[in-house]
Amino acid sequence: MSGIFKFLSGRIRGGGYALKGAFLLLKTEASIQVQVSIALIVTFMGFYLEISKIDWMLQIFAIGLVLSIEAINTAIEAIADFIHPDFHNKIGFIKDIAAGAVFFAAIAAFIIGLMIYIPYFN
Ligand SMILES: Nc1ncnc2c1ncn2[C@@H]1O[C@H](COP(=O)(O)OP(=O)(O)OP(=O)(O)O)[C@@H](O)[C@H]1O
Repeated sequence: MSGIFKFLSGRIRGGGYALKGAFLLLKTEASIQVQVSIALIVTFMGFYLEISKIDWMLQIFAIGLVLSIEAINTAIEAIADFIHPDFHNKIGFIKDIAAGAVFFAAIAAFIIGLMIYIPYFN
């Protein structure tokens, strides 16, 4: 019984740290703030234009994908700055490829957005 209690309290504590991380990202990261603003705009558009269930699923997935990868990119940048605060080509390379991951997710989300909303404006 105490094993289950320990397991559950550990998971709840882990969830608390994750929530704290999400708030920290929102409070400190300009790129996350911009992406959340875009997410709110498309969510409003989704309700206004009454998009289908499949479109909602794709839109929510795209939003989650971009925010998650941006968060991981932010963590990679923070680790890079922590382990090597000075200029170094390898740090530049690491940051560039982490930013490249955000680019792939953002392009995919943009295309999903076009495919959902272009039909409503034709
Ligand atoms: N220490 C460094 N050594 C070499 N190049 C770096 C270094 N720091 C940053 N760069 C270069 O500058 C780019 C931007 O880095 P930076 O850490 O400012 O990220 P950013 O995209 O501006 O992120 P954010 O706006 O979220 O802080 C990197 O992709 C990299 O090319």
